[in-house]
Amino acid sequence: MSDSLNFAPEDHQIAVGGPGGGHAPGVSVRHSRAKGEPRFPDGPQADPAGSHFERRIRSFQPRRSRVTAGQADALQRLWPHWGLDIDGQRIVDLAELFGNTRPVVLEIGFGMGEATARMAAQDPGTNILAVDVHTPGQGNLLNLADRSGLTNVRVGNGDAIILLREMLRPDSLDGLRVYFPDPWPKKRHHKRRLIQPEFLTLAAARLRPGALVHCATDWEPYAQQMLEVLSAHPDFDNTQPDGGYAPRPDFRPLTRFEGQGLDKGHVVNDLLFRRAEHRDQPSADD
Ligand SMILES: C[S@@+](CC[C@H](N)C(=O)[O-])C[C@H]1O[C@@H](n2cnc3c(N)ncnc32)[C@H](O)[C@@H]1O
Repeated sequence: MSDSLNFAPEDHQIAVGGPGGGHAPGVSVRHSRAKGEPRFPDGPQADPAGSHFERRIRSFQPRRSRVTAGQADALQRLWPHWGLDIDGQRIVDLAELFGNTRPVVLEIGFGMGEATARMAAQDPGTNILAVDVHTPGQGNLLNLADRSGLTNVRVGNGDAIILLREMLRPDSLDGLRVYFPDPWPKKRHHKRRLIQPEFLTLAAARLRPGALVHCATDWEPYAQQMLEVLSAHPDFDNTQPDGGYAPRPDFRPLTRFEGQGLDKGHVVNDLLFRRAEHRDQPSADD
């Protein structure tokens, strides 16, 4: 894998050399790094896949990423304020992270972040902790948030499983959004799908009773799997009286990945479940 940054053709001006380390406007520069030099000195840490943390099957494929100059600039400039590296090493105080005690919704896999930015703008009273491993998307979302003056978005870099398991407190989330997770259509890859019973048990432990879990997919066999595992899980109740899929709620914009699925004639299904009020806690006699 190349160690140098790649820039999209439309970018002619970059500022990736750290604070004050920009280049002359109008000049296209390939930034090469010495071995071990971080890609963005003030930006997200390398290895968001979390392989430093443990070896296990992951729900995403680490990708070689092309970062535009605009995204690189946003990562350098805004990451120290709005970024969260998922290193599994500490508990995150969400009130401190957002600077207020408003409800926090976790979005796993925001892609390029357009839908996230729109939801944040539509609902300023809700904080969105948006997590992905995809560096260009992190830069893009930071840029969108900055340009729109959004104060209720924070961007997590890394595996959401590690965030949920190691870094969030019980009952700390008011909602969970998983829009168009990687469908992993091949049978031998089904084990990589995010929405599985073990994942739901972990998520349930971090969600407040009554919190909304919202999933959407354009891959019908995955939608069926989601419906099965959510319906069977004791900690979640379907909001739909018929026990089926939900109409797309007004607050969810069309996403980039969804648009691609619709172009291929795919059917989109939304699922809306609530974290059950009861807890399956061991009794004092156990
Ligand atoms: C198919 S894309 C969908 C992106 C976006 N939600 C959309 O609809 O356009 C799925 C995204 O989920 C991310 N992802 C998958 N598993 C993840 C995990 N465990 N933690 C963080 N991000 C994850 C991938 O990197 C990818 O960007």
